[in-house]
Amino acid sequence: MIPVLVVLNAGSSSLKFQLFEREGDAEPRLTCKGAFDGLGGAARFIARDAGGVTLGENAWAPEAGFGHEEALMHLVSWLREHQGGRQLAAIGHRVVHGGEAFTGPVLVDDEVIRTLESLSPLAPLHQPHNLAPIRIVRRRLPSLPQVACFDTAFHRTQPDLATLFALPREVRDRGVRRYGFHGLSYDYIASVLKEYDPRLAAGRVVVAHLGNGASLCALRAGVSIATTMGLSALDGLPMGTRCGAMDPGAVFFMLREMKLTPDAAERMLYSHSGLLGVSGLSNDMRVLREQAAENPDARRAINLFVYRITREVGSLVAALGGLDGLVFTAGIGENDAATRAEVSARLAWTGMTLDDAANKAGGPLISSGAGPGAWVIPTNEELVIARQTSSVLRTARARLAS
Ligand SMILES: Nc1ncnc2c1ncn2[C@@H]1O[C@H](COP(=O)(O)OP(=O)(O)O)[C@@H](O)[C@H]1O
Ligand SMILES: CC(=O)OP(=O)(O)O
Ligand SMILES: [Mg+2]
Repeated sequence: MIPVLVVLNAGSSSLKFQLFEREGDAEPRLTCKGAFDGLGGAARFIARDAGGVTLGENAWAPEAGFGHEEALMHLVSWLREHQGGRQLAAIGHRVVHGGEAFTGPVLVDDEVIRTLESLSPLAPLHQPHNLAPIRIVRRRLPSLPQVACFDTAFHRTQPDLATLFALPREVRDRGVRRYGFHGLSYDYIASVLKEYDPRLAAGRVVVAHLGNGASLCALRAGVSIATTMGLSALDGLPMGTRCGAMDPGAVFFMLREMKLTPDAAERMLYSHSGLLGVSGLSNDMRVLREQAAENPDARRAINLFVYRITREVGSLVAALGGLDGLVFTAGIGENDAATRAEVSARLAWTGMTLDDAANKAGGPLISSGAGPGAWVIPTNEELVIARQTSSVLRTARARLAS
């Protein structure tokens, strides 16, 4: 029987999955991907093979009460039915916050779950949803190995100064420091740089992960030395619905003068700010681009996004002591040529020259000339989770055998 790994990326109303075959030490091979969405309401399921051919589809009426637990059990029985000759070896999960306890992927047990639950307040948009399927599998299929793979872990290589807030020791001792996120994405990009240009793999690179969540990472020889997100996934760039870096004094103003409760202020900063908050229209860059010519608020939201990206790139270039390449990735970075062009124009001072035709065509190399290269590289967080899950299983098995 061929062992397969299931990779899960759980959101509030969706559960994305990918299946990888794993043979020995070889790179895990994608065989199937799909998603449940509308969980808790009008839920849908779709699974496709690696070539995009539909393998299965289902829909449930809202009255069916089809939620995360039903979705997971549906997936397991669907796998048993449709993936004959394969054996479910483990589930690898994306978990955004590993805190100080976890600097690499870990085999889940009850103690691990408890520690990860204690980090939920630091990533309220993500962590509770990431943990829900872990708990369900632990209860319903206790012998199935589960591996938690963290967004924070890739940034463990940051020097002490890059992680430090200028706060008194009693706060720092509670783990209040900069961690950084999107590490599964940066890990993937770092792992493929050499295939694009060996000088990038050895050099000073800023990676711009611009999705609904957005951050930048400074890579020196493929290792994270600084990043724009901090303790939580609110810091750094403005995002789809999150505010990004701002004066902490503004939070006190909202609490005292505007009489917002802490929960209401948190909701405002996580869910009603960023592109959505500034445009008053949408968190989706596609919608903003469509409206930008007529709607000055949509234009302003895009302008702020681009301006903040270029300011933060400048900060990371200072941390790196120079720039050899800039990589765009994730939903906006991979698909929005206009954002790439606007960011590159503001970075002309680095010597980077955009190649308009290559940019419109989607790259991978979108610059010309002798300055730093600009690149578009599609990310693959799921493959990194499959690699890490595979490696944790191998280590666990070797330990058992010795
Ligand atoms: N063709 C496109 N043009 C411009 N922006 C796009 C396009 N496709 C997706 N996006 C942007 O990418 C975002 C989703 O990015 P993604 O990396 O999938 O985010 P997440 O994983 O955080 O949900 C969308 O909200 C939208 O702003
Ligand atoms: C950590 C984070 O912001 O993740 P996402 O971009 O998936 O929201
Ligand atoms: Mg994402």
